[in-house]
Amino acid sequence: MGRMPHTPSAPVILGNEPGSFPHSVLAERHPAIIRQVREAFPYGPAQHRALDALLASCTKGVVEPLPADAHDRARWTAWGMAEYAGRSWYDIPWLWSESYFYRQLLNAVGYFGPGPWQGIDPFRPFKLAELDSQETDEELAALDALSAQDQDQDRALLHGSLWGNRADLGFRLSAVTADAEQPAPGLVADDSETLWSLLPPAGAGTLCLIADNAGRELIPDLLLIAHLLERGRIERAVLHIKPYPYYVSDATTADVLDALRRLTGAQGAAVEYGRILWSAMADGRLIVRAHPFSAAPLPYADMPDDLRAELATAALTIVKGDLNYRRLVGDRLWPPTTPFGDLTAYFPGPVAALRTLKSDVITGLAPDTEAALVAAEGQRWRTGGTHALIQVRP
Ligand SMILES: O=P(O)(O)OC[C@@]1(O)O[C@H](CO)[C@@H](O)[C@@H]1O
Repeated sequence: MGRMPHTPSAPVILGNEPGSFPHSVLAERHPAIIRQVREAFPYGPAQHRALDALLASCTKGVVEPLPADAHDRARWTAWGMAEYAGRSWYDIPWLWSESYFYRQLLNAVGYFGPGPWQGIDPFRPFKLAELDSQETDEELAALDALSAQDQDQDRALLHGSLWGNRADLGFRLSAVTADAEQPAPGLVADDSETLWSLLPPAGAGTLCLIADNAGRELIPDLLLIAHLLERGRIERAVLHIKPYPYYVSDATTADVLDALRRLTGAQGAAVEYGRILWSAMADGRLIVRAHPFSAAPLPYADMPDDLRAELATAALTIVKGDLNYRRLVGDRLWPPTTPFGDLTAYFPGPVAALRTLKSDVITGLAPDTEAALVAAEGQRWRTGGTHALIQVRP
């Protein structure tokens, strides 16, 4: 499926190896997510039955095609549904199974309607709890103590956005991984100098930020955007969010609005950042985009022409998070030293990945970095969420 003609290839990750991380996501995380969503709302009997059916299907059954009248049937057909329908969730690309699971979960709770549950985000209670948490208060209060030096602020806000990816709600809901609050070790790759060179002072370019999670990740993403606009390193930002709830905590337009209200309703410096963002949305310097491909079960190498053309105009595209990283380099078991630049050569413009490591995919490591990680942790560093990277292809 991946179209990377001039790059080396590696096995696509499937979910069918018992004991592997992808297998545990399908066998344990998805049932746990169904349970939590079921408990979070007073759903009616039809929704409970649909959730039961999804649980049976995703644990023991096969991928069922979307109903003939589903609004997005043609889109999913183009994305591979005919190829995977009738097959076990475990034997097809893991990226595809996971994405389709979320599509089917939304279906089960009536998200796509018609009906009174249309548009009700089944993950919203978890997202709001995170946004309202004391940790968020503390992070916003920390803005008041930021050094006035531009360089210090650049670094603090870039690292805030990076480490905001550390604990996504999928981790918390299923608790299959290490404690996300452990102290943070260093970065396994750090191309931040190249990143800043692409966002020069008095820059007139556009930053595209392909967002990941709502709540405690989206807030620092927005702060970074506000900072770059305010310092004149970019003229305009385009924030790509998901058109519908996805991977538990991925940001939608509603989550952007909740985050903005959280900022403008806070105290101290946070309010000023909120105002910058609010006015940037009003005058078109900050645009929110919900492209259907943002929730596609495919690598970015397969992006459609309109998205390719849009990203081609950006001075830099920042790709946030673990899932987006898997889609950026291809969800494959690359040798960890495979150059990041080779695997992202297809991307239409300069691209940066800001990601904490939460799945097996990894590229662009120096040989001694990989050796040190393996010596210290075996392969746990790949999925534990305690390491991070900043990788850039200019
Ligand atoms: O993209 P994010 O929020 O950083 O992480 C998403 C994630 O939790 O979901 C997948 C497993 O379901 C993994 O790729 C990763 O661990």
